[in-house]
Amino acid sequence: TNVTRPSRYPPGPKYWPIVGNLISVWLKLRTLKCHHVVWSYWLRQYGDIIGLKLGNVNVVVVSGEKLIREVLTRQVFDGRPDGIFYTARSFGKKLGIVFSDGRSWQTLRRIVFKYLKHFGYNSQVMEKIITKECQVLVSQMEASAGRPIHINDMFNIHVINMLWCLVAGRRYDTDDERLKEICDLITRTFKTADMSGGVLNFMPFLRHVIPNAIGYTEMMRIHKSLYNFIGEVIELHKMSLDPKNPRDVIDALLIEIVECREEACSEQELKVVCLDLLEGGFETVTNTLVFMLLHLVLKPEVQRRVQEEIDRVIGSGRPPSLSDRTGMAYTEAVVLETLRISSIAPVGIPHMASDDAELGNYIIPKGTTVLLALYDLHNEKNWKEPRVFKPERFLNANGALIQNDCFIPFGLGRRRCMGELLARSELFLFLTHLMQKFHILIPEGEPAPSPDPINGVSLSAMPFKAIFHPRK
Ligand code: HEM
Repeated sequence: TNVTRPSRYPPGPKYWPIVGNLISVWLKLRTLKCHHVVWSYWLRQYGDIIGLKLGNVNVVVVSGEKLIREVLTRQVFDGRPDGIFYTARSFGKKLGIVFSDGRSWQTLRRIVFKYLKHFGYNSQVMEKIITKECQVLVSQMEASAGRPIHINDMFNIHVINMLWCLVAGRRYDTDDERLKEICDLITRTFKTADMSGGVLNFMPFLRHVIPNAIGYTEMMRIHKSLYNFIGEVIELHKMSLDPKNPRDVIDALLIEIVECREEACSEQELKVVCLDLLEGGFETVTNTLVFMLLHLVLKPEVQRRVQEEIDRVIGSGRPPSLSDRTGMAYTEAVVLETLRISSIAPVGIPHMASDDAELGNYIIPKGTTVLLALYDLHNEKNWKEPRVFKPERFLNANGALIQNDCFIPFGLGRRRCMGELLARSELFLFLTHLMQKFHILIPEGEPAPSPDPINGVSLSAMPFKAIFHPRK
């Protein structure tokens, strides 16, 4: 006997006591591979909002531009879910920025953003930091020119460095073993579940019964290592802290804590903020960069057009800079098209209804997890040939960039991504630095890489290799 759906809860597949829809999700995943594809399948079947029960948690998936914008702009949906998948990484509590909510989230988000800006976020300091990493990467690629390179981890340390310079005031060498391990650990946590949190989240008692099988043991072990690393960095900061001269975001937050503003930030909270920024700023950007290279090797004519623009606007005598963006609409369009077609945050980050709320014709009960079908929005009928990589779709007849209302890769509203400007600057500068110097090719005898994603908290590309061939 399945459980009756309360009236006005959004429609969806029928659910069973205790497990809810978990078994149907699992069965569908066997053929559809990724959670966002399962949600899209049911959205086609049941309408623009689907209502699920995963374990005993209400989860709704919202699709379409209008409803997604509505969720992102109404305060009642600003919450984050309470599930153990989200709190296990932050000492069992709602701490930090990404998975916390309410007043403490608001205050902390404001403070952290203030200090990120103070230490260079979205300024020339940030541009210098990114440019340095691009140049190091280009010389590495020059050294291994002509040989096949594993693309999937080639950006790792550079991307961490760009963030860590602002947060912790330092960069690491590209062969730093400790940092390589940190990158691998973050990549692994992102593959242990999807954004809805998986079985651990919906049947939390299982962590006492089969902790290995549901990934709980691995997740806790990885977070312990990540917190060891972050803890060491914070200790080093404490030892050399000068309260009058903070050097970076960690220094500034340490001073904030000492100045008895305990309610705004505790040391545990500082650790979670560091983890939020590391995880949020690393996996998203590297996955997008890898997908960007994948589409470039599949489409040599796109490389040629980016190179033409570089030769015209920048030439070969100086490194690209962010101010070149105004004259390089096609190159910008390549970045946007990558964010669209690969949508590495396929359902955004889950929101939660902090009260009963009406949405469309339905009631979303208090405590419901709300997922946004962003991948679907970026790849459905509003786009012509959505599965074809076509940067021109972001350009008008005069070759200028155009806005598309169905394109929200960083979210919007009070929860919008805090790293959008950093991410977009990184994507533009890596693309232009690489295309200024190289043609990127599929190695002879290797198959063309598949653009199909690997499932996870954020989507990633399957492993592939490419050759960097210096331009004459
Ligand atoms: C291609 C790169 C990126 C993409 C596609 C992306 C996308 C997103 C999305 C969709 C959200 C959720 C918005 C919502 O809850 O509705 C988000 C939140 C967030 N992002 Fe990003 N992001 C990227 C890079 C970054 C970077 C580089 C940072 C580093 C500073 C960052 C930090 C954050 C934080 C802290 C939040 C949580 C904000 C909050 O909950 O208040 N992201 N991002």
